[in-house]
Order: sequence, then structure tokens, then C-alpha cells
Amino acid sequence: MTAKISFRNVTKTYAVAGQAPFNAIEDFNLDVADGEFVTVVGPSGCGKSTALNVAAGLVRPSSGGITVDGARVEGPGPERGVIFQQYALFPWLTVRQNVEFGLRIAGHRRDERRRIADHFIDLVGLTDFAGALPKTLSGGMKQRCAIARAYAVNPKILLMDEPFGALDALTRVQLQDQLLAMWSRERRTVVFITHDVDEAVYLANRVVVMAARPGRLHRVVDVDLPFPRTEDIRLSAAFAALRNEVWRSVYHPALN
Ligand SMILES: Nc1ncnc2c1ncn2[C@@H]1O[C@H](COP(=O)(O)OP(=O)(O)OP(=O)(O)O)[C@@H](O)[C@H]1O
Repeated sequence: MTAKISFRNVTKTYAVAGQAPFNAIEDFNLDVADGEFVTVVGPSGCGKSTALNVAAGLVRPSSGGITVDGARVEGPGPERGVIFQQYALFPWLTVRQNVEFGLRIAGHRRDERRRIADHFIDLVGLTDFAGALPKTLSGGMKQRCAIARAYAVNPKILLMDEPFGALDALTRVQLQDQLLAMWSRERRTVVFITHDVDEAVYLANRVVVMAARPGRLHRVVDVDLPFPRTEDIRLSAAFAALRNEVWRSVYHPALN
């Protein structure tokens, strides 16, 4: 496997005044292949966001390191798009202007910006809302806009931290399908954090299960379900078996 992203012995130590230093993640090793969809689950505080933020270049590891295409990550970069739970749209810009924003920074011409933005706005199903301001959109629509914006600047890697965590169950399922449809069309490498074991299994090629105190990689579960993922797969016995396996690893790590 040629690794797109490699975590090598990554440890992040936090020293909070008045408390002993502790490792938010400890000796974390993981290779993510080009075009792979990896989900990360684990109990609250096990270091999922810390690991993702190290990959994003937003947090510097205390020891160890991370490479993208073999080059050491020293900070944020345009080849890594980050999507958080809070949509982080510019409230004074329309959907289209939000999606065009990164393209403007990257120096794309006006007509090109428009063409690329409209392509991704269409892919996420927001064409009728291209001229709308974020405050007039539902949570699911805002997150679709954030996904279109992240995709538009053509990052090779998408780092997603609980992107659907604030959404209702039905919207969440719809966005999972939309994200997978985009992933199969515009293949990127995705690392996706979630608290939802079903979501983790449904989306992924592999599920990374982390454990807490100290935050560390507990095990990796291969998801050998076919793509495209469908409702039939979601309701299948094979899906249930994988979900149960991941669930046990998260909630009973000593046994699994
Ligand atoms: N800047 C910081 N300073 C001190 N401690 C921090 C800092 N950032 C995170 N931590 C601690 O590091 C640990 C891991 O946090 P992190 O947010 O990575 O976990 P998580 O698995 O993403 O949690 P959750 O699922 O609740 O979002 C937690 O104990 C957290 O309190």
C-alpha cells in the first residue's frame, strides 16, 4: 500500500497548569492509502480530534510526525481540506460566494470560479439555494455548503471532524449517501471522525477504533462491504455483524 497519509509514533502531550502532563494521543501509527475512506471512532476524549488536527497541521505533535505523500506536515496546506461540526460558513456571503471563496484565494478567474462552484453546488443538491445566505439554510444545507466549499478547492485529502454530529438522524443518513456519492465520483482520501458506530461502518473502507487514557489506536476493522453502499447493505446481516464488532471494541476494549 502506498500511504497517502502516514502517522508515525505520534504523541501529543498537553501540560495544563496545576496538573501532571498527559498524552492526548500516544504512539499513534496509521497509514491511510490514496483514495481510502477511513472513519475514526472511540470514546469521548480519546484523542480523535487531536489526531485529525495533527494531520491538518493545526496541532504540532510533541514527538513523532506525519507525512502526506512522503512529505512531512509542518502546518496547514491546500491539499488538506478540513470540515468541522460547526459549519464555519461566512454569514455575509451567499452559498455560491462561500463555495467560490477558496477559489478566489487560489487565484481562479471569475468565470472559472463560477463553473467550479456551480458544479459542486449541484453535486450537493443546493442549486436552488446558490444565492441564499447561510442564515436562511437548515443545518443540513449549511453542512452541504461546507462540503461543496471544501471539495471546490480540490484538496487531495478531506479531514472531517464529526461533520454530521449536529444533524437529525434522517438528514444525517441523506448526507452520508451524498458524501459517498461524491467520494465515488471525485475520489479523495477521507479521514472522518464520528461518534456514531453505524455511520463509521457505513461510510468506510476501514474503521479505526481508538481507546482512551491515554488516547491511542486500539484496533482497525476492515469493512469488506461492497460499494455503492445502499439501504440493503445498511440492513444486511454482514453490516450488523461489523457494527457489533466495532461497537464491542469501542465500549469493551479490554475484551476486543
Ligand atoms: N488544547 C488543549 N489543552 C489541553 N488539553 C487538551 C487540549 N486539546 C485537547 N485536550 C485534551 O486532550 C484529550 C483528547 O481530546 P480530543 O478533543 O482530541 O478528544 P476526542 O476523542 O476528539 O473527544 P470528543 O469525542 O469528546 O470530541 C482530552 O482529554 C482533552 O481534554
